[in-house]
Amino acid sequence: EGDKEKRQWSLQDFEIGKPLGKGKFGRVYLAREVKSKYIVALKVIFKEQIEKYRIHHQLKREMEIQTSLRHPNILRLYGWFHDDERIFLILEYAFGGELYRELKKKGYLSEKQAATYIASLTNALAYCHEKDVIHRDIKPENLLLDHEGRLKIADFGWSVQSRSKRRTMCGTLDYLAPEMVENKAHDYAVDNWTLGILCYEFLYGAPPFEAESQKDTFRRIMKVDLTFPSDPPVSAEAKNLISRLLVKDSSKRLSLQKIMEHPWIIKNADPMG
Ligand SMILES: COc1ccc(C(=O)Nc2ccccc2)cc1NC(=O)CCSc1ncnc(N)c1Br
Repeated sequence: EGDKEKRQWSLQDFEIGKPLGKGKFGRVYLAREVKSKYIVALKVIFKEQIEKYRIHHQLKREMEIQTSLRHPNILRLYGWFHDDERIFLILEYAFGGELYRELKKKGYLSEKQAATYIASLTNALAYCHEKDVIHRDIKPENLLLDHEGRLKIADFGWSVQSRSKRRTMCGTLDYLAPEMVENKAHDYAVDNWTLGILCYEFLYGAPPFEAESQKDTFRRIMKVDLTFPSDPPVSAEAKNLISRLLVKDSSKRLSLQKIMEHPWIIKNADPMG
């Protein structure tokens, strides 16, 4: 395992399999390292894309961050290599695929499953924050499952080292905290807000501030217009946790430590993640 990251890799070392999906800036393929028959996910990023968006330094920084992250709920980046026009990321392959599909298939998750995912995410985020990394893009499509159904945070397309003032508005607003929607300086507490969004979505099958238009979603986020449908029935403890994360004042959101000690998590989360 150790030497695996150090050696120089090239495309010849891999047999390329089926496409796994389109991530940011590139496609991802199932691949097998020829000698060891080790299965990985190979992400192909086109250099002209990196140059065009001038995020060469960001990708470099990102790769340094990534290779230093070691946590059971964070997808591994084993290494990378490049040829003239492409950069290849050698990623851990999550055999369970995207958590999003499981959520869509089931509609919504049991309180035990939801609490287990939230506990895994909280653990992974506490680890990232220790390393001064804010993920900032935790949404269901960036969450993968391993062969045992364990959660893996994947796409770190926009993780940054410590604070950052700017974020490019891409994709849905549903997961953005008020301070991000207002494009204010923000800090780690954005992840706590996102945990509240995800907990709600795991239990009800849709994010809490969903609306017809982005403008209405924006308004609902800024108002923290949080309502709990009567169906599916959800425990008072779960609603309590969500209500203590979806708080506009980021300094008043439940800390990661307090989430781990919350009665709903203690009662429902599977300690084996
Ligand atoms: C640690 O995982 C990453 C780390 C970094 C980046 C990345 O692109 N960074 C980046 C790209 C451009 C500019 C700046 C940053 C992306 C990922 N991960 C991914 O893209 C997930 C690929 S999908 C997949 N992966 C494994 N098993 C599956 N079953 C699937 Br489906």
